[in-house]
Amino acid sequence: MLFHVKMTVNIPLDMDPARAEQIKAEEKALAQRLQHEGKWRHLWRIAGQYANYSLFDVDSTQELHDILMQLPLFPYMDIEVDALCRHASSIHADDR
Ligand SMILES: O=C(O)CC1=CCC(=O)O1
Repeated sequence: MLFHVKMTVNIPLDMDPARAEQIKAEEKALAQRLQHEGKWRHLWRIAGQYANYSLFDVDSTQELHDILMQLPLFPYMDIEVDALCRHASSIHADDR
């Protein structure tokens, strides 16, 4: 199952900078692990925003929920999710 996810990061301005860097490093490590595993298929910065567009390829809505909830930045992000399905005009046979 494919999901398009927008994550907008809102780290509190008064957070200790070292703590913020630690959380971002943990987020990066998990994001890269999930990309290697094929769960986090695409990760794009939205130009001019502290936000990203991501594409997740997971087995269930529950799995997506569990992944998003475990992100170190989860408490500091607004997250929008759109479920995707195959478009009849797509030429990409591997879309699912
Ligand atoms: O910087 C972001 O957009 C939030 C984020 C998601 C994965 C990551 O490494 O940072």
